[in-house]
Amino acid sequence: MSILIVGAGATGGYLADRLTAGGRNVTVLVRERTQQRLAVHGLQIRDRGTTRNVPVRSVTRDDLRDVFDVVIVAVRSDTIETAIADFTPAVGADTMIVPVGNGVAHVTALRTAFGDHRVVGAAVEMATSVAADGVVDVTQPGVRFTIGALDGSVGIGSLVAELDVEGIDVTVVDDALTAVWRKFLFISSTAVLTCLARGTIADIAADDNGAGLADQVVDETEEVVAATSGLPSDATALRARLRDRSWDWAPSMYRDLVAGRRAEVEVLREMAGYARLHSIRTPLLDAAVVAIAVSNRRVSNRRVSSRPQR
Ligand SMILES: NC(=O)C1=CN([C@@H]2O[C@H](COP(=O)(O)OP(=O)(O)OC[C@H]3O[C@@H](n4cnc5c(N)ncnc54)[C@H](OP(=O)(O)O)[C@@H]3O)[C@@H](O)[C@H]2O)C=CC1
Ligand SMILES: CC(C)(CO)C(=O)C(=O)O
Repeated sequence: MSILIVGAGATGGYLADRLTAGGRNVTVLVRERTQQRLAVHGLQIRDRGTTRNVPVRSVTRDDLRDVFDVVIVAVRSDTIETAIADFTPAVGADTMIVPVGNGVAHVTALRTAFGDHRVVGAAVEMATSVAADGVVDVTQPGVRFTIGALDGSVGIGSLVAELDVEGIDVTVVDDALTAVWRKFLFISSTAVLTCLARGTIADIAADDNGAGLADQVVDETEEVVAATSGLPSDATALRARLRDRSWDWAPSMYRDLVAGRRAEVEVLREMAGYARLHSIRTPLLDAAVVAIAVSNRRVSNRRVSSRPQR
């Protein structure tokens, strides 16, 4: 099967690495600047202290002609519409589209553009970031896909076989949208908590007020998710995990924030938008959105001021 990965950043780059290592037929859709970097270095993956350079086939939107069997969409939510326009030529009658992103809005955008028979519901877990030197840093090796057809006509079996390589674990579920909402609850709660308190789950759990803060954050996100998705509340396991003093972990938004990179605040803005829709008060979520947006503006201003003057 032919696989197109849209975006070769933290998630797309690592997935391309794992699938290429597993002998799959992988192409990445990238912009020109990234294509030039890939031509010189290949994908650069730093994993457990060593960096590997992985040659990978790449295309830009201008030379995308072929239809692919699988399209994995690995872009941030604020770029989903441009990405859809760019990869549309790669989508044929039987193409399976697999979204990697966080939130639910991007899944809706893909379903609207391509139909439920082409889009696979997917909750994807991994821990990778793009460092300042452009290398994909693997914080924790391995990828976990929880996938399911949104419409019975998608042939999930062949996709599962294709994703079955070392380092990728796949679970098929009947109701993939539930998994997507559960992951949205998880990422929102952990991002709000770690970005506000500026520490990992272990750091926060070790503080006398940490568990109380974690509970308040989960109260907010759980209420919004229940009101928006219609799913029953189910955050008991999450509350327990957020009390784990040995879990020295934080989500990608926190890793980006503390490293001075742009963090994907749009995922939290999406959650805050649902809160407003249902008139739910979410002071902690709102505070995290402001804190991350302020940091993002600093990152953009720094970029502008470091550009050479004409
Ligand atoms: N990082 C992680 O550990 C995890 C992240 N996620 C989610 O996955 C999604 C992607 O995140 P992540 O990979 O970290 O983000 P990154 O910013 O690291 O990577 C996104 C990449 O997409 C590229 N891109 C965007 N639009 C296009 C386009 N039209 N054509 C080609 N390339 C494009 C960007 O290229 P350019 O630089 O040229 O703009 C960038 O390299 C997010 O929603 C995130 O929340 C999910 C699980 C774990
Ligand atoms: C769900 C989680 C936390 C890990 O895959 C994630 O998506 C992220 O860190 O962005």
